[in-house]
Amino acid sequence: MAGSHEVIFLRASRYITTAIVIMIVFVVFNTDRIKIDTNVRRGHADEVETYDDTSNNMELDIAGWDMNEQDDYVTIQSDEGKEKGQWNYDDENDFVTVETHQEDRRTQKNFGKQIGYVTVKTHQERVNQDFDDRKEYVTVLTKEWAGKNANFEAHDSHRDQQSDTTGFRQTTKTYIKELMNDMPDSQHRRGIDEEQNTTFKHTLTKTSPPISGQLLQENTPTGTLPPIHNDVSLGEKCKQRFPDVIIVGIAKSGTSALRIFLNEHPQIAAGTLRDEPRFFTGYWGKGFEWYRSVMPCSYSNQITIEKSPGYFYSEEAAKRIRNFSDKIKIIMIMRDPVERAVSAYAMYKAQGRFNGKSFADLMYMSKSGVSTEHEMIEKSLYVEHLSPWLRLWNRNDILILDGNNFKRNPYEEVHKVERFLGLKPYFTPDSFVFNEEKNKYCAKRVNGVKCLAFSKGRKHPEIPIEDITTLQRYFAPKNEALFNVIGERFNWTY
Ligand SMILES: Nc1ncnc2c1ncn2[C@@H]1O[C@H](COP(=O)(O)OS(=O)(=O)O)[C@@H](OP(=O)(O)O)[C@H]1O
Repeated sequence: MAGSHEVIFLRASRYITTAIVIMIVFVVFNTDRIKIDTNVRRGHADEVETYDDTSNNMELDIAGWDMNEQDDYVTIQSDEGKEKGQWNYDDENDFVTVETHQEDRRTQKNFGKQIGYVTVKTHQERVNQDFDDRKEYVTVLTKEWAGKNANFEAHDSHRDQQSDTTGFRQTTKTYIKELMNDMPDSQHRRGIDEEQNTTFKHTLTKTSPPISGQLLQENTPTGTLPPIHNDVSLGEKCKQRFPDVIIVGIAKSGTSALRIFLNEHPQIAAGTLRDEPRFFTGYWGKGFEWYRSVMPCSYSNQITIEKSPGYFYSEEAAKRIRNFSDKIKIIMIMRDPVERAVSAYAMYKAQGRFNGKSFADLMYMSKSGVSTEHEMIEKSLYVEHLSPWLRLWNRNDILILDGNNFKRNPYEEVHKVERFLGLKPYFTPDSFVFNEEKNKYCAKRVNGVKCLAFSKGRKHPEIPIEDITTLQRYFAPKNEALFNVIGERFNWTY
């Protein structure tokens, strides 16, 4: 009897072991997991990062999202409002993984259709996503989508109104543009603009915009301010207002970080609905009310700031701004022109532009000497582009910041802005913390830090030293001319 029990036991344990192995194999190989490779991109529409669509397991790079809490997660919802999956934050690797069920996956396929959209919700204590750019993308590439490159275009609906809140949830509508790269840009933008307004209005009635640095309770009455230290605007409803200050450039010099950092100041509303409204250049035809509609909701004790680095290069934009209001103050941030050129080159490379052309190819173009034919060099000609601004503005109404110093010591430069605008000093050296991993300064907040996304501060490619030296020689007299004109010197060394 004992023997037959043993046989039964052995057989049973063999079956159980086999079953366990099969289950493990099933779970490992059939995990119903879609990892979504996303890039929440900042900056220009054509700033394309590389995507990996070779794997069924893709990852969401949330660099810049600052989802610091273990229990942070993002859900994806379909347009019917059904939850499609949960993006669990993996603190270790700065990745979120999207896991969904088979059924959801099928539904997600429909997201690739023009009509679809998803809503990305964060459920963080401190909402702090970087959906604040004019154009940011979440690109989803999965095997199931059979090579389709569906780009989710996200825009900030109200991140800045909700930052630093406790208990708030952020909803950012995310549009999906199938094969968006092939889509004409104008078409692409039209859809977004319409929705953007809708979302914003919705947001204003549904949520209670806080003042930076304030902690709000979830039951704060709609549209009114909670009791705050700065009681000038107590009880006031926020409004979208035209800007008082414009950061007009210089591209690749730290304009995004400057805007994001300044937005931390309680007296500043810089959380524009587009990272770069570009109204006085590309969107002039949209009219002033459009311009106002992309401005942040602000209170009467706040200064509204927008940044559009393309303005710097446009004399027409300078004139339009001047005619629009002679009260607008101008901020420029300038980086060593050689470093700016390398930064632009690094961006082009990341975008896959210029078919692998080298830095020297763009620097010399068809000439033997340095050529300004390519914008990589041309956009570093500060003193030339500065003239219309100095002609149209009183020098005292233009603040020129040192982009190199801003990178090393953001406090010093933002403090200059506080002085320039006559604001109460809010920033201290401790307002910024250097993030070794991201290799850049981030703004400290009540509950964590605010860093820019990975496309800012990307690793620069190695440029042959002789090209750098040639460019430095080329720009040296131009820098001198610039310093003479602006009446201050910057210690620019590459
Ligand atoms: N704190 C902090 N965080 C992130 N980025 C910072 C910061 N300080 C300076 N910078 C530098 O800003 C550079 C990008 O400049 P812009 O934002 O003006 O670029 S853009 O014109 O809007 O594309 C970007 O240039 P690259 O390093 O060449 O990518 C950054 O170095």
